[in-house]
Amino acid sequence: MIYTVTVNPSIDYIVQLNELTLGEVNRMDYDNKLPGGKGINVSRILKELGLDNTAWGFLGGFTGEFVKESLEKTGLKTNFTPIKADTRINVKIKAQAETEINGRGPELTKEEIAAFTAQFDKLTADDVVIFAGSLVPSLSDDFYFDLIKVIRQKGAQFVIDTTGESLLKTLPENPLVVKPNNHELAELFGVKLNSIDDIVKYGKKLLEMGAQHVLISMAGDGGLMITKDKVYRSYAPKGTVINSVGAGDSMIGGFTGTYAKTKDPLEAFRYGLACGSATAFSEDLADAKKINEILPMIEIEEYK
Ligand SMILES: Nc1ncnc2c1ncn2[C@@H]1O[C@H](COP(=O)(O)OP(=O)(O)OP(=O)(O)O)[C@@H](O)[C@H]1O
Ligand SMILES: O=P(O)(O)OC[C@@]1(O)O[C@H](CO)[C@@H](O)[C@@H]1O
Repeated sequence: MIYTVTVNPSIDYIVQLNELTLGEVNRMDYDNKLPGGKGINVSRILKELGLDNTAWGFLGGFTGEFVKESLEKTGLKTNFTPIKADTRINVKIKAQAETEINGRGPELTKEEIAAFTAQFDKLTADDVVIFAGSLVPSLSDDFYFDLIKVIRQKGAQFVIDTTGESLLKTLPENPLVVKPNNHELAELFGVKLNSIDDIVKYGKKLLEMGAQHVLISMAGDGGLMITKDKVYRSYAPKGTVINSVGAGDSMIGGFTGTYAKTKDPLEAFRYGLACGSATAFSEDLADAKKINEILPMIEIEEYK
């Protein structure tokens, strides 16, 4: 079974207006509320691909109720730990530019945290756990890392979509895949990356440090995959970008779900790319129809 972990889910409140003027009253042309959070997005993409998975995390209050109901309506399996405090609301403003205002997240009690972590005891070697998204203030920086140790003791696999020191620390535990974007990769090593050669050079370091597969996403410029034997490059298909929020999560979902099913990294990369672009070309996350429409447009070449 694949489990996704979203410790800090959200309602994504999407607001569209022609132009945002700071310091004035702005009127929306359109708004929408969607269940959000990176792990939840991964779960929704896995579901679109017909892959069985369960979403874990913390949900509370009227906002948490909205997220739970919206997900359950789609038939997604969930097992969220209930909390007293309200799940956050993240504001996504689509005006002359895309601006995001993400909440810090609710306080968790010791009992709530203990109830959540107890679930990891039942994992087996057949499971994959995908951690994605920010921590809430009441969780220590080592929260993911401590759970990853439990996962590895059980012989299960894990994927982690995070940045900085929290990512570097997990590499010796051999994540199935890591996917920084090109800017996050530069920040990780405190360098400027001026060419694809530079990106590949630093991407390879993540592999040497323990990652089983490395994806580097580059938004409208496509993506790279670095494996032990080869480096692959794909240019993104052209299309009208409607909402790129969640493109990275979609790529993780497409890659991990397909890899878990086929053990074929190239096929997994193909699905990861298709899911990422399909989301960028959709209002909400991509659905199965959009993903299947984009798949034949994905071209991957070996990068030498
Ligand atoms: N404008 C775009 N056009 C086509 N494909 C895109 C576009 N933006 C993203 N994609 C696809 O989705 C993949 C992931 O996108 P991106 O690099 O923006 O991830 P990210 O930075 O993690 O995104 P986010 O944090 O917004 O989810 C890209 O590698 C690419 O394949
Ligand atoms: O604040 P975090 O946890 O880093 O990111 C949360 C978030 O921006 O990520 C998703 C898109 O990737 C959204 O659904 C959600 O609002």
